[in-house]
Amino acid sequence: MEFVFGKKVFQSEVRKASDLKPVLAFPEALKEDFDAYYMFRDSFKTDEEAEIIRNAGLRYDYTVIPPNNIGGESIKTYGHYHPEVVRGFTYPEVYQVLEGEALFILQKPSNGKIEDVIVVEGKKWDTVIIPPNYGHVTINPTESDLITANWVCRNFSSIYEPYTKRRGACYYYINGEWVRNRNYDDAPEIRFAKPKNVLDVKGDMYDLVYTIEKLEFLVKPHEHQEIFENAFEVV
Ligand SMILES: O=P(O)(O)OC[C@H]1O[C@](O)(CO)[C@@H](O)[C@@H]1O
Repeated sequence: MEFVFGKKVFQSEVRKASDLKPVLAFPEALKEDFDAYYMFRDSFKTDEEAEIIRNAGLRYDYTVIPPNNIGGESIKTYGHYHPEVVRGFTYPEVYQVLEGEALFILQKPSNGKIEDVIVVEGKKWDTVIIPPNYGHVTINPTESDLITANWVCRNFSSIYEPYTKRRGACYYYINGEWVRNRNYDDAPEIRFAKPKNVLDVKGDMYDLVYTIEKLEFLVKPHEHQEIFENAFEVV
């Protein structure tokens, strides 16, 4: 898939449905492979903007998740954690829904258990913060394309192994219902939340490229804790 962004054209990385097998509720239900989602990592509209983004230590990604399901489980991203920036703080991230609707399931591990699970519903233009110490999965629960963008620090690699080990997040979204993943010994009840526009974004958050200091919390989360405290409204 191709993505024309400003003056630039980007080619996608593709995650196939078969790549998701280790984290699916019903891997045996996958009979014929298909493209699960398309990722355009490190996108920019002009070379000047690319330099601003790189100098800030950031990356802007664009992701397209067409509607689908595998055995009734809505199509989703693989799921990953981020490494620590400083002791006690992993790198955060900020998403924006550009088209469609998303469910973001965030989970916070502690001493081998999951201490907190938050499901955030994102609609067009909503910005959703993934706070430090949470892993995340994006789900497309609809019959339409889901397109998201995200800003994230460019200097780390995602950690997939805990999601692989437990076959996904601690809940699956199957036929419109949340179903506990029994590969976790126990998981807390889901806290459902709405995102708050804590960054005061108007329209497309790519435009933050011109006030990129507002994104410093992505590389120094320990200096911006107020952002994470105000990220959601639990409903
Ligand atoms: O790496 P995963 O779990 O397949 O998820 C992909 C998503 O994560 C990102 O890497 C950002 O965390 C995006 O490029 C994409 O939306």
